[in-house]
Amino acid sequence: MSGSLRCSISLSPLHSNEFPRIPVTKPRIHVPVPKPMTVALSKVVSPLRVAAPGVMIEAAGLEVDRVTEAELKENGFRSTRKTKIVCTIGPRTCEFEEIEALTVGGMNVARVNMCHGTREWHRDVIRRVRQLNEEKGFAVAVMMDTEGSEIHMDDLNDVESTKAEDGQIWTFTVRAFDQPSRPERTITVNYDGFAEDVKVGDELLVDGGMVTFVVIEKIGPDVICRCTDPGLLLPRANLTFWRNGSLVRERNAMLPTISSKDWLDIDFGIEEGVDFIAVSFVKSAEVIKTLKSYIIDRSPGSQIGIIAKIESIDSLKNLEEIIQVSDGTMVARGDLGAQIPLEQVPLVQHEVIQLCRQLNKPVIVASQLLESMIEYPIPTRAEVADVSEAVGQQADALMLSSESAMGQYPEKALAVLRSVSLRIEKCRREETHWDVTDLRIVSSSKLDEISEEICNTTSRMANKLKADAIFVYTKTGQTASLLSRNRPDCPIFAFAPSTSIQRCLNLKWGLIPFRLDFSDDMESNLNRTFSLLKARAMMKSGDLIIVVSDAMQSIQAIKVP
Ligand SMILES: Nc1ncnc2c1ncn2[C@@H]1O[C@H](COP(=O)(O)OP(=O)(O)OP(=O)(O)O)[C@@H](O)[C@H]1O
Ligand SMILES: CC(=O)C(=O)O
Ligand SMILES: [K+]
Ligand SMILES: [Mg+2]
Repeated sequence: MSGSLRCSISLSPLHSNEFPRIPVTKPRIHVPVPKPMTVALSKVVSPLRVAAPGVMIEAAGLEVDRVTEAELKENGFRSTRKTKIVCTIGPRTCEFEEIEALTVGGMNVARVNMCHGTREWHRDVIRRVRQLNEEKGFAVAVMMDTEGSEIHMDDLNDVESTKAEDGQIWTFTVRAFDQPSRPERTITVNYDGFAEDVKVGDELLVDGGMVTFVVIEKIGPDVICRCTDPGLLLPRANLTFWRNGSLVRERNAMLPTISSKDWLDIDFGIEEGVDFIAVSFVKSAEVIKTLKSYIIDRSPGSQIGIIAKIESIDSLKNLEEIIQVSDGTMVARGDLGAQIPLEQVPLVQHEVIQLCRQLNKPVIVASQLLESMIEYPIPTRAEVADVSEAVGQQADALMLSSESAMGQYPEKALAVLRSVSLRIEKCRREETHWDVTDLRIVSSSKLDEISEEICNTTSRMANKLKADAIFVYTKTGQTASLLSRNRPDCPIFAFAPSTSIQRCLNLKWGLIPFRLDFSDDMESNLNRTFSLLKARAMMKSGDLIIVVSDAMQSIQAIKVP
């Protein structure tokens, strides 16, 4: 699907400010507008400007993310950004103003990683995101990422890092030490069975090969190793063992995907009302099913979406089944690259993206997209090429990890994702090679199959007629998702009755989610929507809209009166 990208090259800015920024009439709450950020690739894309202090026109019953609204007006309908952005929140970005700056910069989903920090820290972050949403009219979704049961080093007693030199002898052990008594060159490992799993001669890779050791002796719980590739050992670095070129899967293969600590974190996530739970090191579909029924049990009617992280070698055997039962997938290239040969990672990425599209599930491409921007204000050319590839493959979302969690340039990294997305999406629109006949049918009933066909036809029509937008009135989000799956040229305005569905739709390609109470009377829904959007300068007379809904098996093409 990625194909080759042929497009006309223009050296002028991608979008101009031809769309007027109309100030909102009566602000409900007055809040200071953050300064527009400076953008790393400023030669290519101008910074996003949020027009006015945040107001959701909630009184009129229509809410849209203020930043998305600004992007729509600035980029113009057809060329508004389709690829969504997930940012990991860490020490560098956890304050209110920092989260706000990321939101204004285009963050659609905020991710908290339960591997790091305390629950209190995460609670504060989640509540800040929620507060910003409420006070400033954003609709940022929250994703909680579980720790999972991987084998990793301890936290080095708060030392930032420690250097392993070539030829040095280090001991990896499950013994616990108090800081003063910890012997030199000794690392504690979190998994009790690891000494039994390894054999003399095995290679021990830290963080997928940032540092490498070879096992030279085993003495009780201590595994004695010689460093063969020197480097920095970082706190909680992940450990994998290799024998004859393959990952060692002994007892550690039986480690539970969801540990006891993860279950408590999940309870915490449910309590805090997160929108997504991303499950680390998923191996099979079973664990996703178990988690789903656990959530339904604890929180009936919950809308929490379960994202399966593809980062374990075991998940690859069960890919289709896992994707089928999940609400979305993440290609977690960091750990994946420590479990399979690196040259296979791009192939897995491609396969997962294709499968997700076929099965109508959103997919996030994660890790090391702009790794050099942890330290530098501009990315490498290779990183820009990697991001372009993911956008060209039409992944639903891109994710920043360390770049936003602890890097020096989180907002610039975000701006790069935005500008590259816009540029590559423009290329794809110019390609006009679109064909839905490749999509397999995902519906299980005849009625759903009709909806699916309607969505395919709607997208084809919208492209042929060069429509300005597709409107979808959806109670569950399903019809909106089926439209997004077609990756049409114009944006899809998805009107949903609840803010939780609105936030969940934020992860899907090309969807502009609105919260709107609507009735079964389509004519009155449309008239109301048109006048609300026109009042908001988001639409003008003569715009061509293609309309569908969950409830009606029909398609309407309408010129806005
Ligand atoms: N809440 C946090 N507190 C402290 N540091 C954090 C936090 N979240 C992220 N970080 C830092 O940012 C880095 C990158 O974050 P990221 O979420 O990618 O973690 P990771 O350790 O690579 O694990 P994962 O495989 O789950 O992504 C982490 O290694 C950590 O140093
Ligand atoms: C995101 C993540 O968990 C990884 O890349 O390993
Ligand atoms: K994690
Ligand atoms: Mg991982």
